[in-house]
Amino acid sequence: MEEMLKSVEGFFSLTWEEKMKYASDDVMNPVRYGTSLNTSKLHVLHWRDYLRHFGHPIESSFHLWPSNPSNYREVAKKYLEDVWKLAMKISSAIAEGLGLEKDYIEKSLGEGCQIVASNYYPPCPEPHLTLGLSAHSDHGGLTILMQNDVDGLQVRYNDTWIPVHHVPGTLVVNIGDYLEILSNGRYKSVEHRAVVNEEKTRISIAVGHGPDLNSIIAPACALVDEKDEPPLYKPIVYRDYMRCQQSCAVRGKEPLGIVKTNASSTSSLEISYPSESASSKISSPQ
Ligand SMILES: O=C(O)CCC(=O)C(=O)O
Ligand SMILES: [Fe+2]
Repeated sequence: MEEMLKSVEGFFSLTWEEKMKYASDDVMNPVRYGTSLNTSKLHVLHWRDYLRHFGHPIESSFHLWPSNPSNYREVAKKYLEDVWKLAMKISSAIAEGLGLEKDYIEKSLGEGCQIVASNYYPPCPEPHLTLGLSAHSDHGGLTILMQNDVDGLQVRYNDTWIPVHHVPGTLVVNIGDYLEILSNGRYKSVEHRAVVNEEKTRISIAVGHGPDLNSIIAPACALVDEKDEPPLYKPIVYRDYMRCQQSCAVRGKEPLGIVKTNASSTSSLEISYPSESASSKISSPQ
């Protein structure tokens, strides 16, 4: 964990030019550096830099990961492999708790899609005027979050933001939208945000775990009963959901509204998204 944090810190300490080699406006790019700290763009900005890239399956993007710091690829590979295993362990306990086969969630992921988002929040002279990252839920199943020893994560409980104080040596596990959909609402994705402070740089490394991008995500058949437990979410291609969620200016849990059925509360949000995934396959093992 320490090595991963150090290596990520090393990446953010690189020159602007070096980091900008990984910049991209395409939210689906396999590696993507972004900054709100030195940019001319006129949209809502966060007080953070970030580096996002795909993890598992590692072979498909490993060669595109940052080559600087020189140990980044090896350290990140080991960390992401370990985190994937941990996510599968927790998923199997969740599956059992839902009354499904232990390996139901793991199987539902197919080859799976792991995404790491490393966030760098420098000290902010006026922290009450901005946010490090505004309210959202994650699109995947489980997000496993590591952070340095600076607080900043908050989760929403009813209408209150509750700080999640960092406990050294621990990871935070958040539920994302994919698990809310798969469990037909028995699990709720957690709405969260990050605040910044005046004194210390905060680093967080969030690793999300979802299904293949071309999978169709939907409630597990065993958890749906047309009469008593109607499906609360419509099927959608995971890639389309992710793209829509990532591009959505409206934050919070609004993106989930696009897949809610009439059986669940409706949302005012309307987003049109292109379906690019003609050859999709159902992600739920039947
Ligand atoms: O910095 C944090 O604690 C939260 C990061 C996060 O929510 C994300 O990257 O999705
Ligand atoms: Fe998040």
